[in-house]
Amino acid sequence: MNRWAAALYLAFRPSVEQRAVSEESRLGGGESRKEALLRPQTAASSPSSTGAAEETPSKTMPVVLPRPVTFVTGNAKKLEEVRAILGQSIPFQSLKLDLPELQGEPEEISKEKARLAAASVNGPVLVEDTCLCFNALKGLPGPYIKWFLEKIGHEGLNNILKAYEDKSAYAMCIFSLSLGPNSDPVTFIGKTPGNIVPPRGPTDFGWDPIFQPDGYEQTYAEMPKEEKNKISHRSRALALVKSHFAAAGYLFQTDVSH
Ligand SMILES: O=P(O)(O)OP(=O)(O)OP(=O)(O)OC[C@H]1O[C@@H](n2cnc3c(O)ncnc32)[C@H](O)[C@@H]1O
Ligand SMILES: [Mg+2]
Repeated sequence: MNRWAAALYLAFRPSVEQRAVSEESRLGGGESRKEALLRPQTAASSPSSTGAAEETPSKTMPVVLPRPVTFVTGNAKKLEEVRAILGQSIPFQSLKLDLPELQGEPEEISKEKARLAAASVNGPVLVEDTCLCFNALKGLPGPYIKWFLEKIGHEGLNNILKAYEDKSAYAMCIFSLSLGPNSDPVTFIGKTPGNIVPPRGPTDFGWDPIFQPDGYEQTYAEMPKEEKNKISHRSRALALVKSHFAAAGYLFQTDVSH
């Protein structure tokens, strides 16, 4: 007996062939059936450190997800930017949750966040971890920027670099997508190079006032939001996320039995 009604919708780009939903692609009601459907397809699932932009659309049965992806973050400003950048391109819901973060390499931190989020949500999730990397410090503070910012602020971050001539840095965003609790996360990395400068502009979002992207006279904070969102580390990573979704052609199933 089907618990789920056949309220499937194809959410993504028109170039992914819209297929009628066959009996096999419907959730059968049992947990094992559900898990089988959450298994990623070959084309959509090969974990990648640089995103999945080059993946070809799958020719096999699309992966059916039980509901739209949940973007999990404790940071309202991140959510605001993700909303502005994604628009209607990927249907997602959000959940405010400050996940514990592993120590280690940025990609592993992001993947582990996705594993924790998927277990907590019990469904498909998207998370991201943001780093600010000083080249003179071989990439530090990197994923630990949040704590550096909290403790020593914009001035302290500038002071660290007084010891070095090289003020260059890059902002990096690593999104991780997990299709469910038993699915290995796939990562998508976006970077924007720039320099660390004395703070200029509004102070409503993190280290924006001290990061001046290459080729610009303004800091991230001084730029109009739309301008930042065109060139930011976040928008570059999300471009890869969008390509991945377009290539994978995920189907979402909504439960209308409640
Ligand atoms: O719940 P999550 O998504 O982890 O949100 P968070 O605020 O803890 O974020 P991170 O762990 O990724 O830590 C990154 C730090 O960099 C800040 N940050 C993230 N993106 C930024 C951006 O685009 N511009 C300026 N600061 C940013 C953010 O406020 C944090 O202090
Ligand atoms: Mg965090």
